[in-house]
Amino acid sequence: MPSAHFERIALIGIGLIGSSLARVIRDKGLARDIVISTRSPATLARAAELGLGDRYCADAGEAVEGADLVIVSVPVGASEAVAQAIAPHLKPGAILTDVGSTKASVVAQMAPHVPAGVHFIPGHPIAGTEHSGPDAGFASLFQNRWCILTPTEGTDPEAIERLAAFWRDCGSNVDVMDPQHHDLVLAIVSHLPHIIAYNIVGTADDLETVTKSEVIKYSASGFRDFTRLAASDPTMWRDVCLHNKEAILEMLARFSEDLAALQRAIRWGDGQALFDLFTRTRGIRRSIIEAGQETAAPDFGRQKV
Ligand SMILES: NC(=O)C1=CN([C@@H]2O[C@H](COP(=O)(O)OP(=O)(O)OC[C@H]3O[C@@H](n4cnc5c(N)ncnc54)[C@H](O)[C@@H]3O)[C@@H](O)[C@H]2O)C=CC1
Ligand SMILES: O=C(O)C(=O)Cc1ccc(O)cc1
Repeated sequence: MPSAHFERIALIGIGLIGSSLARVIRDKGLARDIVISTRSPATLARAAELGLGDRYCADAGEAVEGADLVIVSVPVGASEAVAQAIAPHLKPGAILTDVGSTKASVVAQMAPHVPAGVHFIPGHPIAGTEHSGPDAGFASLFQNRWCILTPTEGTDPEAIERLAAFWRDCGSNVDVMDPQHHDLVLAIVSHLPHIIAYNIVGTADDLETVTKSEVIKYSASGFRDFTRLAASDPTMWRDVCLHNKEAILEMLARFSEDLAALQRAIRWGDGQALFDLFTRTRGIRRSIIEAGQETAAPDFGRQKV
């Protein structure tokens, strides 16, 4: 018996993350009843075809009625619209959470709509792939990954523990931190890498002297890793950039300064500076592997295709 069993879980949004949740909830018996709602009728129909839930509702308000746990898995820019739609229908005592990649903005968008008596505990599983949609999900996505919860002050500790137990049942380790700190940390470890990837692939695509077919033909594995990240969902990443603006700009400013120093070392032939930096960064990679956060290939839970 899992430690966190819910009578009814409502999933709002059934893309990569929502459908991975549906699969792991079913596999591990974390709920008696899974109710699914999403904005697009075609996606809802596909979720039904895949048999991801027990009930499917076009109306998000109807979907959350009677649910003990509601998990919102939509692009972060849609958080307020979803909160508005579901708020009047939430059951007193229910836990409301989300999986968005940014947290301060989600709190600002959703918290004002949450009725008293509902436990609002924002969350973020640090697990994903470049794929999206209900077909992309898989039950082991959250296995051995971290999930960060960012409850606001005064949240019932029992509700936090119940949600933490749910994520542990999904295979994750759980950390708790405040939303602002989450946004700063994720800006450097997740948001910047994606922005850099979008940028380098865009730069390669714009070159006049190197043809597109040469970029494809001769792409080394480093460039290929960037193209994987740069293939991530445009709506999701547009929203991340717009909703973690300050932290991303802060990290981009630091990144640009360090890039200028690197450029200078190359221009002036400062081999020692280059060697020292490359030695230091190799150590980071080794620490990640030692901490068991990475397998031999940099696949970040990549879906087997
Ligand atoms: N893709 C990834 O690797 C990860 C994504 N996240 C976060 O999870 C959330 C969901 O991302 P994915 O599942 O990857 O996206 P996805 O694009 O695969 O799925 C998004 C779902 O939200 C639905 N949706 C969009 N707008 C909506 C609205 N206004 N009302 C109701 N449903 C709406 C779509 O129909 C779709 O079912 C995002 O906030 C993202 O930042 C978190 C961790 C990893
Ligand atoms: O696919 C990858 O490499 C990722 O980095 C997945 C990812 C994307 C967004 C998140 O908020 C968390 C994880």
